[in-house]
Amino acid sequence: MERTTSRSKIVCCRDLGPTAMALLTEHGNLEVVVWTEDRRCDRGWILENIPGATGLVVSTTEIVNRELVDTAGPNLRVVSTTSIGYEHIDLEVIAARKIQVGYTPDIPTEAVADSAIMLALMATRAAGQSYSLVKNNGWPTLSRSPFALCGPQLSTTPFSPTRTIGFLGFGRIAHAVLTRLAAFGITHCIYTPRPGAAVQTARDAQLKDKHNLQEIASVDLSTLAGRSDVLFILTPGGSATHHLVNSAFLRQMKPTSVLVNNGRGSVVDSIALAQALSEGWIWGAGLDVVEEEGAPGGVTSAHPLVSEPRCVVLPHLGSVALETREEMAWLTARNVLAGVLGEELPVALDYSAIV
Ligand SMILES: O=CC(=O)O
Repeated sequence: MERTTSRSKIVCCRDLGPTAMALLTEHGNLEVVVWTEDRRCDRGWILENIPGATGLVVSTTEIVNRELVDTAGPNLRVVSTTSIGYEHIDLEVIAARKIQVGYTPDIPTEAVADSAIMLALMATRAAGQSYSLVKNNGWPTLSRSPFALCGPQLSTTPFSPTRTIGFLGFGRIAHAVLTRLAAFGITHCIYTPRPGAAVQTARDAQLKDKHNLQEIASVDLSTLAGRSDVLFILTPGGSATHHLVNSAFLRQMKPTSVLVNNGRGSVVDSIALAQALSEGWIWGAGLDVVEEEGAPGGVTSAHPLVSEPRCVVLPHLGSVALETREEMAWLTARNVLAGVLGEELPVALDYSAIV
């Protein structure tokens, strides 16, 4: 039977939770179709439900490309992603159809910064190895050597009074990480800016003052690799950053250094990092993202980084904190609703500057 309803349809590839979903379901004049299973949304399900939709809610695991937009048809006005990143959306296709994109760029800042500090501490202090040891009844067998399970210390000490922190990507989240690191007595901050970004002398002078740093400097990639005690990767993915951290980069790092990736997995060559860890080019790594995470089958215990004792791998949980996720869900719902109603989105991606 043909559909006779004139209600706009919103397809949600994520259940945004009771509060945010109520904004859509209680509107009264919308058909809301939701993927309710607690696993990644099935591509076949999206393609089956998207025809005729006006709004689409996705997260970073749903690829929004020509196939999907064409299958949706001419009604599609807005894609609302519950994420900071938008690499999963083909912006050229979206721009050609004048579809609006809503996203949640600012909300996860603090949660991701918390997670970066957690990973830095876990990786420096061998938390992954120690936790496995206890879980596997190894505590009684632990050597009481003063150096058993010892790792480099994040905070400065009177005998080791300097620490250099590197940032690959120096945006909002990096600044929030730096704020937290001030409490560890960090003394030097180096970073590589986005290609083409102007050096921000006044901002850097302010940060230096605020965090009591001896140095803050924009540097090239080799210097970043060679000087960082802890290197935080907080840059978007895509072709501009693909495998910036490769064998050549890792070989320049210090054997006591630690790498933390809360940006995108594609920035780091996994095979090169596994080799760097197993051969001791660097001390350890804390990863919230891995380049293979989107691959069929995902990342398993056989992955060379998961099996590396000095590597802590988490399944992309940077923004997974209750308060943050609720706020992201709320904004995602407001964005899709506004788009469907033909109103200005609360937080729209200005893709005119990108495509
Ligand atoms: O990676 C997470 C996001 O883009 O929000």
